[in-house]
Amino acid sequence: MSNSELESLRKSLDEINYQILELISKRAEIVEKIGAQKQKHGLPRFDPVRESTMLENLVSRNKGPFDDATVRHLFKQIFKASLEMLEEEHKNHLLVTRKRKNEDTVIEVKGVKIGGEHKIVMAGPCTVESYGQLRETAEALKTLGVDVLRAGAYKSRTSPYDFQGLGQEGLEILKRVGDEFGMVTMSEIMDSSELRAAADYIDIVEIGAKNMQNFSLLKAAGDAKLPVVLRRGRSATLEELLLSAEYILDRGNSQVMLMERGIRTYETWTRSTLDISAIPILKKESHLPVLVDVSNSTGRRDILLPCAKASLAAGSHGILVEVHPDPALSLTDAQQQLDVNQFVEFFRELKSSGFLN
Ligand SMILES: O=C(O)C(=O)C[C@]1(C(=O)O)C=C[C@@H](O)C=C1
Repeated sequence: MSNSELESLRKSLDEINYQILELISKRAEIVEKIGAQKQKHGLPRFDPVRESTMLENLVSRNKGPFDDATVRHLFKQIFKASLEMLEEEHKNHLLVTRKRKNEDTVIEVKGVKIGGEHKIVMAGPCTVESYGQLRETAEALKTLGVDVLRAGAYKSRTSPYDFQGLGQEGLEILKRVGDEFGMVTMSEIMDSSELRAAADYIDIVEIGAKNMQNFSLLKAAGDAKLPVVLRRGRSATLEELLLSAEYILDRGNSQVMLMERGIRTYETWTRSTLDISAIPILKKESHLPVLVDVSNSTGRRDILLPCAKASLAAGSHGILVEVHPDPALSLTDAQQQLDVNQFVEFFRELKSSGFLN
């Protein structure tokens, strides 16, 4: 074949390539319109029956030289790319995403700012045990400049025979102590029916890891319009965490903070595995503040400091640390809580080494 013949055949191929490109782009535009209709009517984006019908119709018209399997494969790739385009477009429309809102969400609670350039420390005993216990802890925290007092009233314990928390009485103690020291209060609520009442006692509602996909609770948190800390489930992917947050935003409550609290792996020397990579990924994908519970993820007080430093260095907007006046006497999670002196040292080290502003 002469050079000019080859050139001319290639020219024809180029022309056909451009036509194919134009056609698949036109096709993609129609797929986008179908996607919008599906979204409007709540239909699934993936439709295997429709795909299979199209493939059968195509094969029945196939005159070669490609065999049927190849025709199927080529068109399946087009369907796959179309579906991926629809999924990507859907993701970009989620309220939690940076694509939807580029600037960091900063949540202000009683003058305390969380998110953006601010670095927050949330601290307190794992569980409210008594007024005296909480007051003693809060006084030490406030003296250091910690603004958020966090303590559990309703405890989501794995065993029904473990201490379940003081419930309503615990919330009342938390409010009393919070008011006394002018601190922002935070506690976990497990039941959607308790959410509204909780607003009278706490400033920030925590939704626990075990409840991350309790969709009625998420919807109630959206309706309650209170600031929410949503903890990542122990076996939840980051996408699942963001979709759970979307439930709250979708109900008109954009005051949502995401909390990494460790994930379940094969490791036994820590309580959970602190997923440091979650921090930059969540910050990249979402505008919501990202916090890290260093106590519950590690379950060990001896490694809290390096884990807190790593979390803040990775871009976390803050950390949650458990502090108890006498951890050995604590009714829950004794091995991970710091005593007050240990916390003072921990906090000062984070400040002096520039991890906190
Ligand atoms: O026809 C549809 O329902 C579409 O969404 C379009 C389309 C396609 O590319 O043809 C895309 C994804 C579905 O799995 C099936 C088909």
